Amino acid sequence: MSQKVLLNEKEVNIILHRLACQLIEKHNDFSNTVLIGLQPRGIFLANRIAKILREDYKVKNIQLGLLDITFFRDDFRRGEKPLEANTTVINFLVEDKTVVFIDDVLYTGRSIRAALTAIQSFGRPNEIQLLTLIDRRFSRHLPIQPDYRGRQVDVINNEKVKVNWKENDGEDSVYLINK
Ligand SMILES: O=P(O)(O)OC[C@H]1O[C@H](OP(=O)(O)OP(=O)(O)O)[C@H](O)[C@@H]1O
Ligand SMILES: O=c1cc[nH]c(=O)[nH]1
Repeated sequence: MSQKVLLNEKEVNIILHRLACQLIEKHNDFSNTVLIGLQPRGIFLANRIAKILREDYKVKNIQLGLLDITFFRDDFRRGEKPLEANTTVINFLVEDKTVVFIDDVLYTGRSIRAALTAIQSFGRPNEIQLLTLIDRRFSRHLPIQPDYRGRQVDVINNEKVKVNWKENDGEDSVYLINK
């Protein structure tokens, strides 16, 4: 196995601030917008973006939820092991709101497709947008694209992008792993 650094801590930090600023440009004071981090790994990115918005840009109305998509995936019956769901926490209404899904990597688009189904149980948003740190180019199985992207990368099929977060993995970084 070999691995190559795609983004280091400083680069991740710059991108997170840019993404936060792009959100502010589009969503003003966030009175009509909610953020939803996708379980399991999108929640680290979602927490970071929310923290930057609150602490660095003094946005007061940030509503952040966590959405589990385990049983909404199109492959959920195909695994050999019993599935373990993660927590969903959405303590606000999504009805008529602009929902911004946040995930670390966009690859085939199947996780986002599952999230689009899962969120329906909570109401009917006015609009749903997608923010992703890494957009794997040319690898979509579904017509799903990000509205906000940190970095677009070309990755061949036997390679994987791994996003690390200080609070979970010991460092902020993005690696390209060749298995
Ligand atoms: O666009 P997709 O093809 O759905 O891939 C993107 C998803 O993959 C990763 O999750 P995870 O590692 O749980 O999924 P994986 O096992 O499919 O890599 C990542 O956190 C995204 O949620
Ligand atoms: O490269 C990839 C593809 C899907 N999910 C990841 O986390 N990385």
